[in-house]
Amino acid sequence: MSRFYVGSEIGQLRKVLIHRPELSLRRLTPTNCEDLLFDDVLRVEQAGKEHDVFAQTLRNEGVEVFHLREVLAETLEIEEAKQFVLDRQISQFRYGPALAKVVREYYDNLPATKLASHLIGGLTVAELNSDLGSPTLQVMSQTDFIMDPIPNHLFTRDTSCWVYGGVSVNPMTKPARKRETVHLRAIYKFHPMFKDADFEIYFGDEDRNFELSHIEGGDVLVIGKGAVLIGMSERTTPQGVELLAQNLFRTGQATKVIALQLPKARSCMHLDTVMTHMDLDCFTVYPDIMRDDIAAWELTPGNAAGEIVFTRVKDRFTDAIARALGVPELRLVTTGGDVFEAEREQWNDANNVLTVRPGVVIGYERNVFTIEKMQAAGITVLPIPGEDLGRGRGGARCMSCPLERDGI
Ligand SMILES: NC(=[NH2+])NCCC[C@H](N)C(=O)O
Repeated sequence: MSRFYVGSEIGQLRKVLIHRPELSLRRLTPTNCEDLLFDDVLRVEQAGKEHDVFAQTLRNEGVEVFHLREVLAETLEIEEAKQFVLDRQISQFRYGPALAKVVREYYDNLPATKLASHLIGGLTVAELNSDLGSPTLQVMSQTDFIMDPIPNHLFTRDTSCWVYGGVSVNPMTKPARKRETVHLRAIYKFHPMFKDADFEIYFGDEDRNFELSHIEGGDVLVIGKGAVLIGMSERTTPQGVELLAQNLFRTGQATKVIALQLPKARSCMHLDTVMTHMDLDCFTVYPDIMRDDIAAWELTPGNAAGEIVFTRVKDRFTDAIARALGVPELRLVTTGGDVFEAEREQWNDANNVLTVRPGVVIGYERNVFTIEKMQAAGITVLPIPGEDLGRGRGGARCMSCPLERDGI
C-alpha cells in the first residue's frame, strides 16, 4: 500500500503533487487577474514549458510526480466522489435554484477529464450555452463566468499540507482560493491511492464556515524532529495555528509548534516566501522581514486533553528553531545582491526553494545573486526557468505538495 508521510522539509523527497498551468490561466486577463491573486497575465504555453522543466528536474532527482488535474479526474470517475464535489461546488445559493439545476446537469454529464478541466478552468456563459429564462443567467454576458477559474491550484503547497503522518485540508483565506479545498478533500477521501492508506486528517475536512481559522500550507514548515514551524501571515491566523496544533498533539504526530508573527503584506503572504529550509542547520531568509526580533511562540501539549502551553520565545526565533532541531546555531543564507536586487529577487521567489534532499534545492534561475550566495554556503541549486511561471508569485516550494518525504 502507498505510504504518505512527510518527515521533514529537507529529507529525500519521494512523492509530490504538482499542477501544470492550464485552462484557468488562459482565462486570466488584466481585468480579473488581481482578484484571482495574480500580478499579471502570463504566456500560458511558456509557463507550461517551464513547469515541465520543474517536473523533469524532480523526476531526475528520483521524485515520483503526480499531477493534480489527473488525480482529480481519476477521483471524479468515482460516482460518490463526483457527487461530493458537485454538491459543494454548485449550490442553489450561488446560482438560484433554476440555474443551479442547469449547471449541475451540465457538469454531471461531462466525462471525468473534462469535468476536472472545467472545475479548475471554470465555465463561461457561452460554454454553458443554455436558453434558461432565469434572470440570474439573463443578466450575464457571454464571457461572464458561470464557474470561476481557480488558477492558484498551481500552488499545490497551500491547499493541503502534509505534516508527518497526516494532512490538513486547509480553510483558505482568500475567496479566490476557497473552492480548491473541496478538490483536495475529495482526492484524499476517494482516490484509490489514498482511500485505504493510513493517515490522519488534522483540520478542514468539514462542511462548515471556519470563520477566522485559516491555514495555508505556504506557512507550514515541517522542520523535523517532531517540530513544525508556522507563520502567522497575511493568510494563516493564530486561531488556525492553535486548532492545527491541537490536532497535531492529539494524534501524537508533533510535539512542538513554533509560531512566528509575520507582517500582513503580499510580498510575504506566506512564511515560505521569506524563509525555506535547505539543510539541517541551514535556511534561506529575506532579512528585511525575518529580523532577529520578530515575535515567536512555542506551543507544546499541556497535561489535559486538548490543552496547549504557549511560551513566548525570549531569545531569537532562530534560537527556538535551533533548539527544536538540536543544532547549536542556524546558518542563514540571506537574499543576494544590494538592497534593490535583494528586494527584487525576494519578490521573484529567491527564498522560495524546494529542497529535494539535504543541501540540494530547486529554485528559479533568474535569482542569480541569491543562488550565488547559496552556492557559496555549499548548497547545490538546480535551476529552473520561471519568467512566466513566477507571475503568480510562487516558486518551487509553493508549486509542490510533498506527499512522501524522509525525516531527518
Ligand atoms: N506558498 C506560497 N508562497 N504560495 C504562493 C501563492 C500565490 C498565489 N497567487 C496566492 O496569492 O495565493
